[in-house]
Amino acid sequence: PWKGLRTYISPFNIAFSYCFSVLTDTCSVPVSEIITVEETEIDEKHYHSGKWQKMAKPYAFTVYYVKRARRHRWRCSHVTFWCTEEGLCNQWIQTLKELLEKLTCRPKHLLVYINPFGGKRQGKRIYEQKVVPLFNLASITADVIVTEHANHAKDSLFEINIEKYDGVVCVGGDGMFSEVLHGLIGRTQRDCGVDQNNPKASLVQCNLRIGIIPAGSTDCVCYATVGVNDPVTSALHIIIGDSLAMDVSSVHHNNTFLKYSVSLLGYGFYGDILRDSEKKRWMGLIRYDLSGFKTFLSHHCYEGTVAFLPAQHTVGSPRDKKSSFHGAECRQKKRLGSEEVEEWKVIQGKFLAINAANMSCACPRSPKGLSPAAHLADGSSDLILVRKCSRLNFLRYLIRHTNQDDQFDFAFVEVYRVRKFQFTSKHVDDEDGDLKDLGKKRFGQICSDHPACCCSLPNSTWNCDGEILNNSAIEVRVHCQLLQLFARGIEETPTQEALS
Ligand SMILES: CCCCCCCCCCCCC/C=C/[C@@H](O)[C@H](COP(=O)(O)O)NC(=O)CCCCC
Ligand SMILES: Nc1ncnc2c1ncn2[C@@H]1O[C@H](COP(=O)(O)OP(=O)(O)O)[C@@H](O)[C@H]1O
Ligand SMILES: [Ca+2]
Repeated sequence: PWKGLRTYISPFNIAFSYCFSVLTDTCSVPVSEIITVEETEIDEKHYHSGKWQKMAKPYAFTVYYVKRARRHRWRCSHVTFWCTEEGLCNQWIQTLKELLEKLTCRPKHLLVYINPFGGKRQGKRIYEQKVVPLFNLASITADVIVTEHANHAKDSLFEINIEKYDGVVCVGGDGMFSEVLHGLIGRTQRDCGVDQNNPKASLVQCNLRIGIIPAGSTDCVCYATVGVNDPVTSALHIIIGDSLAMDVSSVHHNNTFLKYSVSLLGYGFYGDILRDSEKKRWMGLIRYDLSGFKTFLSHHCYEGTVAFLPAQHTVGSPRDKKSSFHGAECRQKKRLGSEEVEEWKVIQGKFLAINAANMSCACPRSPKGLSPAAHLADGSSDLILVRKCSRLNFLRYLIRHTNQDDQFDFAFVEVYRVRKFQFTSKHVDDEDGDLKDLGKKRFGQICSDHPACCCSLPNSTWNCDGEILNNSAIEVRVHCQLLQLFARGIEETPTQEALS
């Protein structure tokens, strides 16, 4: 009994496989990717035109669903089904709505934080114009807080009644996401009586998922977990209730909690870029290019000791050719147990960069990331040590972040998959995180052993997901799957047919 502009809907598919087929387009949409179903009013003009004239008054409903577009983008598409029997039409609407009701993973009420100053300062506009219409369509309600200062989102998560929400959404960049995750993890630990200052404490997993609407400068967490920085795609992942578990690293200094990290924890090159770029925030996105160029030219290396505990429990290695961020499963060879003998490895040297990547750290600047095979949710981090080398070699290393060549295939680059690590600079911090010798800090210190080695600054700072840490000596531990995102990892690219 069904006629459509280009469509026919088979009741058998609904009944038996929970999916419907638009047969003329040979396209199949799982119910889990239907956004909503609405009764459709047929306007008189449409009804009296063309082929519908011959039909009795038609009844119709419209199915809104997720459609895959190019480069991991998702779009909201719709198809309208028509028939002449009102009862049958209502039955279809009812049945589809009941199926959607059963999808309990979908959020109904969200808490949204918008950083109005992130990235190109478009957070509010992006949320209102691109996200709100989709949330309305999906009947998702939201309490929206536009932040008024740094740490507003984090602090409010310690006070707000979070139980009434099905998730927290942040509109901004990696710094904004970092704030929200600190609020959420911190709140969860406080409520469960866990002391974050204890580096050995077992942290409690957070119940609420976080959604990221990218509106920042790098948006690495969004890019590496969704495959693209696109607000509409992210909103659709939130609406259909996707879940992706993520490891979180805790960073301590002298038994004091400093920060959590989910993407890049970088000392040396990336720490220096961040420190310099924060002064240029007014420049917007270009600040990272300028600071990147300046930091590259300065070519500082830093002397210190890295001690790490190799991850023996994980499957795969950082040198694997295939990127492993497609799936979200926890890839552990064996469960972490107290009986496992801890064998720390110690490496001393002069480093241009020390990077710990909990995930690939893919972003538009580096589409496969700092560690393409890093796994999001296996309880490990990829520790990359870039030793002192010539500028030319360092440039060759950086260029490999932007192409398909192996960035670890250099004699001066080492990579280890680790569960924990510690770093101590040769120039130790004092209790306040300042250098003991303030004179050295202010005017720099030329390395007496090697005057030409560019060790003009004794210490760098850590870039922790885009936030500066003031202590160079840190102790890092990866907590397996501490957090959940509204995402699903990067899907295999669909065929051209599937996209058409
Ligand atoms: C010859 C050209 C070589 C260029 C190599 C570029 C390699 C870039 C890799 C970038 C990895 C970025 C990891 C993510 C960091 C973000 O957390 C952080 C904050 O993001 P946001 O809050 O959204 O601003 N971004 C950075 O630290 C910027 C690094 C920029 C490096 C040029
Ligand atoms: N209203 C606000 N005013 C000033 N800073 C803010 C505000 N809201 C959030 N922040 C801070 O801005 C920093 C950068 O935010 P982010 O959204 O990551 O933008 P970007 O990607 O451009 O760095 C974060 O450290 C966050 O704590
Ligand atoms: Ca990991």
